[in-house]
Amino acid sequence: MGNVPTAVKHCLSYQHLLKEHLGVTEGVPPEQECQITGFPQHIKIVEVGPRDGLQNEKVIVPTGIKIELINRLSEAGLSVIEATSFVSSKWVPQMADHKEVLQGIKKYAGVHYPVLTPNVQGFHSAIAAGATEISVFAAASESFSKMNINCSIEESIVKYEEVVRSARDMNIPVRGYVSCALGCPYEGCIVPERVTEIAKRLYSMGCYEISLGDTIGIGTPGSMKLMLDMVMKEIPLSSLAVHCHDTYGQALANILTAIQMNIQD
Ligand SMILES: CC(C)(COP(=O)([O-])OP(=O)([O-])OC[C@H]1O[C@@H](n2cnc3c(N)ncnc32)[C@H](O)[C@@H]1OP(=O)([O-])[O-])[C@@H](O)C(=O)NCCC(=O)NCCSC(=O)C[C@@](C)(O)CC(=O)[O-]
Repeated sequence: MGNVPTAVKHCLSYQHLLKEHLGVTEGVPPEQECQITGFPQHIKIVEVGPRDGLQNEKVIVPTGIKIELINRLSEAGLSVIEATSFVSSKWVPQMADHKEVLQGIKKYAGVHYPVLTPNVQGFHSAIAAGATEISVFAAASESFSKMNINCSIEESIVKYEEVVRSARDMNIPVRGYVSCALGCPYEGCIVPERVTEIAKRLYSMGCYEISLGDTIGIGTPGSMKLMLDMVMKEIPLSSLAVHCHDTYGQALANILTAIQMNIQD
């Protein structure tokens, strides 16, 4: 399990499970011991709290607090922190201070601070504010795309192609999200084929990594596995990530499933 912290290894140990949770104190013969193997050596955590965590908060968080949060996350050792989003403040008032936040944070060596951009306008504002990495966000659900960014999936792909082209000209890496990868608040079930198709479009336009989002946290280990099985046939494992919301307490189980399938982000 390589770099997996000791505490996590401990929790994953079958012996520990038997002892602590089932009250079985006698040793398990080595031949019956369940070995958990095959975990990746390294896991990258993309911390999205300052953007995804705050964007729906009704009370506007003061800019200074956001800056302090990001600085403390950097000091805690995270290597990628999604700092803010360059979206319309009419749509997401909480992110209206994107420029001040991006310019106010300490940029720690070795830490990346990507920002979300929904279109070329957002891209140019982000670059002017000093962004060195961006993310675009498409959806696998037509209704979600309309509600979130006011355009169809196809229209969003056209906009993102323009963003990625501009980014490539400036050597700015672009990460791509696929929202509703395990279900949509408006349409319910989203088939893995649809997720795969949108992921492929983002990957082939030049996104270096595709983050598959369980936007409303309705995924389960079973649906995560089905979806990943299909997407992994089309996109290299090393370019895939998952983004799991914990709405129904399933995020850790879903992330563990992804890790067992060798997803490292
Ligand atoms: C995409 C738009 C802008 C379309 O919004 P629109 O109203 O269709 O935009 P428009 O192009 O018609 O322009 C209307 C006005 O917006 C302005 N505008 C246009 N673009 C920008 C921009 N980039 N920054 C600032 N302002 C902008 C533009 O200048 C104009 O201003 P006006 O002339 O009326 O004064 C809007 O729908 C929007 O900002 N949506 C963002 C929604 C959002 O941030 N959602 C949350 C993030 S996605 C997410 O959380 C999922 C994810 C990533 O976490 C993964 C997962 O969980 O699955």
